[in-house]
Amino acid sequence: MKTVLVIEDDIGIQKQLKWSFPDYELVFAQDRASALTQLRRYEPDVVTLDLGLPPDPANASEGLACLSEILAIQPQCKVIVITGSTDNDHAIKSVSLGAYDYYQKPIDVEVLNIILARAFKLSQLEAENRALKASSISNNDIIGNSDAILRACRTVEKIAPTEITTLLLGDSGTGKEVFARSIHRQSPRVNKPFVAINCASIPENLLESELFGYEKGAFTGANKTTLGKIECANGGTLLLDEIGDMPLSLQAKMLRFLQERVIERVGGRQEIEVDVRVICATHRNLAEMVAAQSFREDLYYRISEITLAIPPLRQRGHDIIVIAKALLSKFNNEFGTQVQGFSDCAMQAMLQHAWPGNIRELQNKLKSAVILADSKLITAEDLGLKAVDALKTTTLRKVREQAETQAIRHAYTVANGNLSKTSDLLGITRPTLYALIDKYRLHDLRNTETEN
Ligand SMILES: Nc1ncnc2c1ncn2[C@@H]1O[C@H](COP(=O)(O)OP(=O)(O)OP(=O)(O)O)[C@@H](O)[C@H]1O
Repeated sequence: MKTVLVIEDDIGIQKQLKWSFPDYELVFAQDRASALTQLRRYEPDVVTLDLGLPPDPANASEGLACLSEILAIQPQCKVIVITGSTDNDHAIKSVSLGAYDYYQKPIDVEVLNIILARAFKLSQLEAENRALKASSISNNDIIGNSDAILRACRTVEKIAPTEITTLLLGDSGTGKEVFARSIHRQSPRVNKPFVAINCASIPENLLESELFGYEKGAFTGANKTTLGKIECANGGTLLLDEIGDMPLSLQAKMLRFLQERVIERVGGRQEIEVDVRVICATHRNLAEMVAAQSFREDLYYRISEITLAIPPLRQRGHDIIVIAKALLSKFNNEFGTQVQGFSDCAMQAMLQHAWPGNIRELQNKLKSAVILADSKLITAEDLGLKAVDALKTTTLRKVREQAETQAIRHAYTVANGNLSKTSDLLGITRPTLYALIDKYRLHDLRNTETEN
């Protein structure tokens, strides 16, 4: 049954509503403090809020403050404001603060029923939309659902439509190029070229002509005018991978290109305008390099208008398994093998390995494991990893115990040692809190309880 939190200090109206809406579970609160407690406890999608709450029932100040706090705790909540006054100002103020709708007393059950149904419908649509968005994020080639990756994907969504120069930071093999492609694919430049150049893999004396191109006769062997990577990316996106390895001698020329969007080919005298979005990536600590004067400070600030840190694989939790499964099916296709999955032991070993080489290391280990596997399931040995005793894994009960203990201690600190407030913050009753304190032997909380 759908829950509606009714914040109303008039017991008569509370009763009227209780009998009028048998299809909903109604929970009540009569002032701001109890409203917030009920909100935490029931997490309702829809709330009705009488603006005239004690201690200031004749005005809307308490109701409006309550509205702001509700939306701060649960921003997606649909709050229907109920006002006693015929003055529209309060209603307008409420909507501008984020209320979903407003309604003037006296209460007409039929009308309020329609408003409630609409609020639930919208809330449901928004929830579906959020779920869809989350799945479309994991639909691209950045595989993974961990918080760290979803956060990074959301940043990509925001920066992709802009022209901002982005610096991708992350250890080797974390997927910096994959992220750069994702920015390009979600940008208006999607139908134009994406060109990547690895500044570390090209000898210093060739890098300039690779990037800027050269005119015929510019040097021995320059038999024809050749476009550089920057010009090839015209209209699209250029990834300067391992920018930290760009020689100092070339950094000044690069800075000029980034500032003025013009280039000169090697051996040429003509300025050529280019329209290129630039993304840079490195595993190096550029700030330290700036301090050591091995990277130009002005270039550093020019390329890092926004910085996106790609988390290492070991910080992506269960994504390791998700990516491993996706890669397994890819390699099965590639090698015509029919390996079905991983033994429990292999999964434990993968979760516990530190993956210094990140996804590239995972790819390499899997590739050889798919080829070497003797059975339908890949073992830890096939992956070249140390077998871990599957029984030593943390049980769900232990995880829950740790999480609950941590949440209780946190709330207790925020509540200044007051157990009533602690239970309110946690959205549980005081007896439930006492039971948890006993269960997890947190007796120090009871011994140091404060009164206020
Ligand atoms: N989230 C992901 N899911 C699946 N495969 C991925 C993911 N991220 C990266 N990869 C794969 O991992 C490999 C390494 O990724 P990528 O080359 O983008 O890393 P990188 O950080 O640019 O590495 P380097 O710093 O060494 O250039 C690529 O083959 C890429 O396809």
